[in-house]
Amino acid sequence: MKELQHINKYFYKYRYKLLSGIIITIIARIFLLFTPELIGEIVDTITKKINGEITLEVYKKELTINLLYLVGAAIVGGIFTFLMRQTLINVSRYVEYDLKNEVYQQYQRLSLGFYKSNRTGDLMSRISEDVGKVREYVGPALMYSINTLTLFIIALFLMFREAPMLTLYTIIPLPILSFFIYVLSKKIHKKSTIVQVWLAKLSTFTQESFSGVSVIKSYSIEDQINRDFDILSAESRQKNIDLVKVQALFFPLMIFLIGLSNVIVIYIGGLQYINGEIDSIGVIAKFIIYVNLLTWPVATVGWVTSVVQQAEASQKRINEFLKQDPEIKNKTIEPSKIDGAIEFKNVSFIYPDTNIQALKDVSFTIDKGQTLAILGNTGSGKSTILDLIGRLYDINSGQITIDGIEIDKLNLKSLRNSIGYVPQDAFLFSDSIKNNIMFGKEDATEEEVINAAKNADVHKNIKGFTNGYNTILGERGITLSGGQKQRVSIARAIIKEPKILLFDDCLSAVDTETEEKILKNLSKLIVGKTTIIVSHRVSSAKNADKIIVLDDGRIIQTGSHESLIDVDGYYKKLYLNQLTENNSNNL
Ligand SMILES: Nc1ncnc2c1ncn2[C@@H]1O[C@H](COP(=O)(O)OP(=O)(O)OP(=O)(O)O)[C@@H](O)[C@H]1O
Repeated sequence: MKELQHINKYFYKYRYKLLSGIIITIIARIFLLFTPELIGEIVDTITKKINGEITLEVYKKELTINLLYLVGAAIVGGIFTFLMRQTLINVSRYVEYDLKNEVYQQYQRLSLGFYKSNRTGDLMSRISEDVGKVREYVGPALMYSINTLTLFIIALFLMFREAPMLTLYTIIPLPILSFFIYVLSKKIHKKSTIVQVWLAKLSTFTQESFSGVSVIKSYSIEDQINRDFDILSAESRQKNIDLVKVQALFFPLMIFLIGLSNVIVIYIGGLQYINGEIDSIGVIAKFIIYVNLLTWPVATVGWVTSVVQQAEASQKRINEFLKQDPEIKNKTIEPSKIDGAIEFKNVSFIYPDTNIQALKDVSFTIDKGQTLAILGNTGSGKSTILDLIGRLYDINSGQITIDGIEIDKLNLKSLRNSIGYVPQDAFLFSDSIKNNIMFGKEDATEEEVINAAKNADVHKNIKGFTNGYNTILGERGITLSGGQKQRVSIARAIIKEPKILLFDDCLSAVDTETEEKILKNLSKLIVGKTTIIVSHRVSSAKNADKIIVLDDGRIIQTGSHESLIDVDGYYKKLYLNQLTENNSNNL
């Protein structure tokens, strides 16, 4: 229960709702317990009539009154049972909502490294299945526990008052039932976890085959995929059958033990009646109802124990994430003013998850408002430089400063707010194009959105869609071409009017003509803004104030376009290659 203590704050938050739920549950159970008493009375009335102890008149009157009481108690009990679920189960839904929000907010707080070291499926299951298991502890388990406790205390009191020995015999099978249900519930839980795992495998496989449908079709491997699916789904079916086998034992076991208790009541009760130890047959009728009323709550003791154990395990998994501190810490609450002069001093960086050294002793400066272009082979560390400026990771050695202040001393939010970042793989949300652009500036006007799109040279494309800027992107919407996506992503960054603009190879999917146009538009927009352009093309870099060339994490060349084409090296070679390529394309 140590891990579940985390939930206590929610119990406190909803204490009034919980308290009323508990009171309502107790009332509901009290009314339920009128039933055996009234049935006992009815049986006794019938016996008296058979024995000729009462007149027909009295018989009818007593029977009618008791039957009316029975209906009345059932109605009131029913209403309170409804209210019981409405309060306690509602509280569990509120707690589930709060806990989901807590976990989600924590996910948002955690750094990129956390996402690299945990699989998406795991993140999803902690926020859905694990939180769901904890909800069962808060709602149904609590409800059934109060239920059982109330029923047990009152019923046992009434039963002992009536016939103590018979009560003892009657309740003998109940702990056995509870124990078996506990063992069974644990087995069911184990098997359903396996079923869940296979279900997850099946859905991941299906999802991937839908996303990669074009690859599957173009390689014509539908049959192979069908076979793989068949194997997975057969295995999943088997796990389900294993589960059903165990589940199928649940009710027979309960029915057997209820039957056993009933036999004991009738046999021992009958003997006691013959011996005159109990006064009436009505007592036996009462006890049969009591046994039936008590069986389900007793069975739930086993079930509740297993639910609490599962909830404890789930909360442990949730707490593991909740206790994690973001690796990237904000060290100042005070907002920082950022102008955009950037300096790298002997920066080295090793990715913590792969131990790959992406940067080795990198030093450069960019003055406020200047443009820097970074070129280099693939994997040479270009994107890493941009990630470090956005403090997605902290460096291992050296120093990165912005406006002369070490980057980790700046307010993290101010730093990131002052950056407009266009990543290599433009990610767009399943939302309208307009909202995707406005993501960079929530309160942007329509005019600002259009201007940003015009500057990213994507306005004409958007206008060409039937729903224009309201066109929905993503799975159920239209699919943009690689170049269009890149340009919407550029519009999203420039609408923010940030002090620092980071373009990570974001013109790779557009033709050189469009590249030219966008660069021309950008040259006006980036005045006064510090800009870094990562590229494989000289055409994107040539107008930059400074160019650096990276190779295997080290800077191998620095200079302007003019100075670099004068010296033999990577840049000149790339320039000449691309010049020849362009000339041959123009032929
Ligand atoms: N998130 C990451 N976790 C671990 N290693 C990484 C990560 N990102 C990049 N790397 C590694 O760091 C090195 C530098 O990668 P980086 O993405 O900075 O190169 P790049 O020059 O931008 O390459 P490209 O031109 O292909 O985009 C590579 O060896 C890469 O495998």
